[in-house]
This record gives sequence, C-alpha cells and structure tokens, in this order.
Amino acid sequence: MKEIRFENVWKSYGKTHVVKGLNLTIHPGERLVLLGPSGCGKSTTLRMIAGLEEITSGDLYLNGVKANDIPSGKRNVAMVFQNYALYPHMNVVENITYGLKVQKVHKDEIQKRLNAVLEMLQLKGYENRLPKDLSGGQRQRVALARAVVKKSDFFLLDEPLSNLDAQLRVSARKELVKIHEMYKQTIVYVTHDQIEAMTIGDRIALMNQGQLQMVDTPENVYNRPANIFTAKFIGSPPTNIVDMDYYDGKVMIGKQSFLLHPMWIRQINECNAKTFVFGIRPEHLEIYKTPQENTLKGTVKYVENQGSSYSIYINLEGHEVIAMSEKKNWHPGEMVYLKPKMDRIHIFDQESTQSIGYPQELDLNESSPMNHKINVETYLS
Ligand SMILES: Nc1ncnc2c1ncn2[C@@H]1O[C@H](COP(=O)(O)OP(=O)(O)OP(=O)(O)O)[C@@H](O)[C@H]1O
Repeated sequence: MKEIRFENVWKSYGKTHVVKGLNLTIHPGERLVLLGPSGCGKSTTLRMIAGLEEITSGDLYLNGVKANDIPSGKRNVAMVFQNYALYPHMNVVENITYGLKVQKVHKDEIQKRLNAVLEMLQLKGYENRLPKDLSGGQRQRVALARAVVKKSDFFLLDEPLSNLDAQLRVSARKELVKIHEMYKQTIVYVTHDQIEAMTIGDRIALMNQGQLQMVDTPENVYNRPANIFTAKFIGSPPTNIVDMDYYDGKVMIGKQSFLLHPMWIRQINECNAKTFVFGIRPEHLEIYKTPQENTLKGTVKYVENQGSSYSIYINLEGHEVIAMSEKKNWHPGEMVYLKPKMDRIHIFDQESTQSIGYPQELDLNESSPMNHKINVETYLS
C-alpha cells in the first residue's frame, strides 16, 4: 500500500511545539514535497516517519499500521541526508551495498541491484573510489544509490541536493524522477527551495511554524493559494499583498479604486469575510506608461534586472508593489498605470488570512502557471 498517514501529530521539545496537530495523508507512490522556511518543522516531520524522532502525541500510520512505536530499522524506509553521510573508509561499492549485507540479502541479488544502480546513476568506473576522492555530485549520487538499492516502500530525502551547484541540481532532479519512475516508492522530499518543490512534487505540503498551510498540486499552490502565507512564499518575486476595502463592486486601495469582474463581486458577496486583503503576482500586474481604463496610478521607485525580465518596484498609495516587464525603459520617479489581470487576482479574509476562494468560472488548473485561459477583459469595453 505504501501509504503514510499523520493523524493529529504533535512534536514538542518541552514547551516548544515544533509540529502542531499535523493531519496529512501521503498517497502510495506519490512524490510529496515538504516545503517551508527554515525551522518550520519539515525535517522533524520527515524524521518522525523514519523513526528517528519520537512522536509526542497523535498517530503515524505506515501502510495502514500504527507505527509510533515501530523501531526505525523495521519501518521499511530509506533516507538520504543533506550531508550524504557516507562511510568515509568504504569505497563506492561498499557504501552502496553495506546495508544489504547487514540485511543478509543474497549476494547474487546484491550484485544485481548494484549493477542496476551503478548504471542508472552513472557511477560505473568509480566503484573503488573513497568518498574523499569523489566530487560533490558523485557523492550525492552514491548516497542516492545506497538508498535506492534497499528497495524500500518509503524513500525519504532531506534537502539532498542543497550542496550541489545549480547545474548539478537540475540533473540530479531528473535522476530522482527517473529512480521514482522505476521503483515507484512513496517519496517524501524536504526542501526550502520552491523551484525544487515545483519540479519534483506531485503535491506540495507547505509548512510554517509547525503548521500545515496548504497541501495540493504545484499548479494549485501557485494559482489558488489557500492563504496569504502561501501566496507570499510561492513565486518569485513574491505576490503583492495590499490592504483593500470593498465598496460597490470596487477594490479600493488608498484613495484609488478599480472595478471588479462580476464573478469576483459574487464571490465577495457569498463569503463570510468582513475585511479583505488584495493579492496579485508581479507577473500578473500589467504596467503601462499611459492611462488605461480601470488602472491604478503609481510611481516607479527602482528597477531590478532579473535576467529575462525586469522587476519594477512601484509606490502605490504608500504600499510597495512589484510589476514585471520585459523592457528596461522604466525610470525612478515616473508615473505608471497598473492593471491587475482580473482572472489572476487573489482576495483574502483579513482576519483569518485565508483565501475567500475562487469564482467557479475560473479554470486555471490545466494551464501552465504563466498562462491564463479565459479572457475577462472584454467586460470593461
Ligand atoms: N532537539 C531539539 N530541541 C529543541 N528544539 C529543537 C530540537 N530539534 C529541532 N528543534 C527545533 O524545532 C524546529 C523545527 O526544526 P526542523 O529541523 O524540523 O526545521 P526545518 O523546517 O527542517 O528547518 P531547516 O530547513 O532549517 O532544516 C526548529 O525551530 C528547531 O530549532
């Protein structure tokens, strides 16, 4: 079955609660990424699955069996750590096969698994090298290989790529996906890197301060963030979040306002929130040099080169917001006109910080995060 289930799990050190009431089911064979800022409890959660941390209260089920008290060695898990934790005095082959020998796996079977994994992770030719004579990328592949040969139901990885440079990370991510397609283990992958989370995860579980914020596909986490924290954490530069008032079909920001599409007016009327916060991603905030219909006026503060585009930092009624542009010709002090793409806005309940939800008409899930399918601009003309 290969399922992992947390039921109201708490982990506390004295009076410090580092995981708070976790309810989460990780489906058989999926790649779930635990994402969140430093110290939010990701590693602790992973270590509880591995049996390396005791659970303070609540229940953990592995394959439907309560596992709170099952010792680590009997949990059928393989784990890869950030620092690889290779045995320094053993060569590549010894590192990879040590665990299997301890488990008394037959030597023909060990050889078979070893050959397969050396091939898959491009370690042929390095069999007799000690870890100190390998590059960071090769060490990381040995650590992956050592975990893979165990053929465990659960494959747990704690920031396994963080010591690699950007290029090696990309190829290592591909290798990991390849391994998963071959062995179909249930993978739990800890990272604080949202790009890694987006590319590796079937689903992302975003944590903050010991609490789960949202669990969903990368597309939904990007397109329909459940709360302000998620909207700000996912995406770079982060989502613009601005206090707003709602009045007569309009979003009021300071002294300015813009008209909402009827689908959003309905959404607001049907929700229970009384006060609101407005959100728009920089890539969904159109920027113009001349006045347009239904735009907000702001002043450019400064421009940052992002390589393929520019981030324009703008003063909007005393709030700093960011818009993106492919062009460089924006200048500090210049007046600009901003138009939020109506099918890309986010509205949150100010009190709970949760999203008020998304109009039924919006169907962004099938599109890539940068595309938007429906054209709602026409209602303004
Ligand atoms: N043995 C311990 N005693 C007290 N506090 C601890 C202990 N181990 C971890 N913590 C605290 O628990 C919190 C969660 O730690 P954890 O390592 O799970 O975070 P993380 O999200 O994996 O962070 P990072 O990305 O920095 O590794 C942190 O604030 C940490 O300081």
